[in-house]
Amino acid sequence: MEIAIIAHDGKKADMVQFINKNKHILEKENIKLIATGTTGGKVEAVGIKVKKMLSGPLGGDAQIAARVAEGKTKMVLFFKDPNSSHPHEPDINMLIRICDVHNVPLATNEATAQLLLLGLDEVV
Ligand SMILES: O=C(CO)COP(=O)(O)O
Repeated sequence: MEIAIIAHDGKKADMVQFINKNKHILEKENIKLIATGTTGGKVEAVGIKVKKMLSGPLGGDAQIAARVAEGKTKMVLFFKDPNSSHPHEPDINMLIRICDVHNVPLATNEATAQLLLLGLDEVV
């Protein structure tokens, strides 16, 4: 199962903590991680395998949205920073819409991401 992880700069430290806390789930054999570029670099630094897309502002969110639309990415954990603005806001909104269109679980904050992963741990 392919899961996408994305974190805005203001949430990257929280994302790294989250990844460390959930390493035992994320390292399961049938889970494949993808991430936007800079986020992916941080995930790799923790020692977890991840496929890196482009950085968010360069189209990484759009690439992930395409994978959701194609049925490849089955869950999106998005550590969104609601207190900063982003030049690629249209891409971010597009990703959120595409998840809704395809009924793909999308977390936009850490608490939801945690619940999704715990739910997943029950079934994988
Ligand atoms: O901007 C992002 C998501 O909208 C994240 O991109 P990076 O992981 O490359 O910082």
